Amino acid sequence: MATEMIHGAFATNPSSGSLQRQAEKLRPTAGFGSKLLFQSEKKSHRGVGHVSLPIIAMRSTRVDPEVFPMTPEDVPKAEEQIQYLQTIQELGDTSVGTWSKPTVRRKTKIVCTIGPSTNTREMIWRLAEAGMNVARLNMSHGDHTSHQKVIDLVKEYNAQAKDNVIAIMLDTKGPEVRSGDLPQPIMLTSGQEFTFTIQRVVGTADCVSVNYDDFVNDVEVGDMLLVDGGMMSLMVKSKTEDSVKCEVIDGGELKSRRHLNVRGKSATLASITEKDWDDIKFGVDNKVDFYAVSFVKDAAVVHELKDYLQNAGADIHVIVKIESADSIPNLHSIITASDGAMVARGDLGAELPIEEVPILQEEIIRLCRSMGKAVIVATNMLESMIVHPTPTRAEVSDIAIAVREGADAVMLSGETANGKYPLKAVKVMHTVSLRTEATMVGTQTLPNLGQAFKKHMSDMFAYHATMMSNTIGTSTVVFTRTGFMAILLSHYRPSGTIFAFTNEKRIQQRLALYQGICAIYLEFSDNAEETFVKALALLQKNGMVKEGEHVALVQSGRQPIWRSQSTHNIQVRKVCDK
Ligand SMILES: Nc1ncnc2c1ncn2[C@@H]1O[C@H](COP(=O)(O)OP(=O)(O)OP(=O)(O)O)[C@@H](O)[C@H]1O
Ligand SMILES: CC(=O)C(=O)O
Repeated sequence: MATEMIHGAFATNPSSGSLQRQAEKLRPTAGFGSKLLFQSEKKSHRGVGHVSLPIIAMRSTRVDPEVFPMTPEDVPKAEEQIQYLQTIQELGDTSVGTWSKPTVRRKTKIVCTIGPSTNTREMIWRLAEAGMNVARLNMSHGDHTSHQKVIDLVKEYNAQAKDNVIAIMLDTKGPEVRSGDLPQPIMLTSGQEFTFTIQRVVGTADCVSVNYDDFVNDVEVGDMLLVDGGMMSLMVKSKTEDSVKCEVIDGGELKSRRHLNVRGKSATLASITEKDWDDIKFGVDNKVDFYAVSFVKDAAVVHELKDYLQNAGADIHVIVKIESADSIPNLHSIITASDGAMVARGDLGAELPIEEVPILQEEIIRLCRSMGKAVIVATNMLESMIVHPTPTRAEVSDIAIAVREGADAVMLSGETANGKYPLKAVKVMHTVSLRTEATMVGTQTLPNLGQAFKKHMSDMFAYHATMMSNTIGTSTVVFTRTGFMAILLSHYRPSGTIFAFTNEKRIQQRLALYQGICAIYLEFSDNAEETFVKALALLQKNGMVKEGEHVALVQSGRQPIWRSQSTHNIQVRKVCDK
């Protein structure tokens, strides 16, 4: 039965043209509906009938999630504070719980780094309401006690949230090389001589320590050192056993513990340091959802971490940060070994010429998408909003490009960690993503997507469910215990939302990273039909689908629920009041 439906959907797939033209093509006719759908159950409460809501009509109903009004520095006024506290109290009532506003939602997810500006209960709640999907903990800063507090707050938020739960990503410090402490910032001027030493000394006006003993061996005369991601640069002139003498090329203000990179080279340190293993264990104990592993250079380190996690019985996904020069020749094997990648443009643009960054960004996104892996674009996305309440036009374009290129998520770092306008930054990212996505109806599926999965019948069903839901302008509904089928569908980037029902809270949280997925926790009953009806009723009750609207319901994946292993299907159902 399902196969018949698939053929119909495929034959009428709209592939190009403006929204208006596409809407014209999709305008319902009785013939279209009955030709397309094999099983016309006009009377059934779960009836499959006419396609009545083309994509354009659904899109016009989209509503942005409400963002609390803010003063220029994100500090709420007194009356807003009272109103907000009341909201928090209501939210604290777990019998009510938070459902997102009735909306066909933003697809590109937002990762927010939590730091001094946002590590309170109030700010975590506000970030979540403004659109945060993933909370990132940067292990280069803070300690386990402060990170524990944030994890507990996110878990507290999740316990009362329904469809907008927040995933937790632990970002390892990795073998980063940093300058040492300075009593106060110093000015470096072009032409001046400056020394880096591996001796543990407090810095002076012309010398600072480096936290990495092999620094002297790794650099050579003529190398270009970049400080703070390239804010300052110095040329290596000579070296001794324990120090490197440089000439300042581009000067600036040097503060304590700044990043040091050597142009074109990666440090010879192991990708996972002792501190990282300690932090990874902390992540296992706290059941975080993702590790973002810094400075990965080859696939071996990913295998090592995955083996460790398997032995520890931890189901945590591994996102590799592509930021070191050495990782580039190994991109394919590194990404194959991982669950996803982050384009970590800060260090990437320091180890490699900066003009390579946009080219690599596009390539990494393409590679991840063709291999069915998650991909995050990070760093400097709204950098100016760390101190200004509005973004530059270039920053807005940068977000739009990442969305168009098909990133699963875009990331905020200092903007939310220690910036003055964390909520406004999230709001801007949300609005720009949503606006850009609205121009991307009928996005072409990458031609080679599917190569990685072609042995699975579920891949074919993900492809055809996407074609079908795009053709008739519906959301997709899927039931998943492991997240596999929801993630597979996400990689095909259907135009409508993927409502992924899962009976595993952990999976619901993990799915928060993936493009287009709205994951909802639901206890599955033994009876498939009973569960489907419950799921559709829940969507309708919460304004996520309307009465009379159709949804494409997919039953496929690696581990069958209700169906037999060999039977996969796609159905189109009409949402009806009983
Ligand atoms: N958990 C934390 N505790 C304290 N400060 C933090 C924390 N997380 C981030 N920050 C602050 O926010 C800034 C921006 O966060 P980000 O994650 O971009 O750090 P980073 O990539 O290490 O960059 P930087 O080179 O500025 O340290 C950090 O430099 C740090 O000052
Ligand atoms: C995110 C990060 O680590 C970078 O951009 O370098």
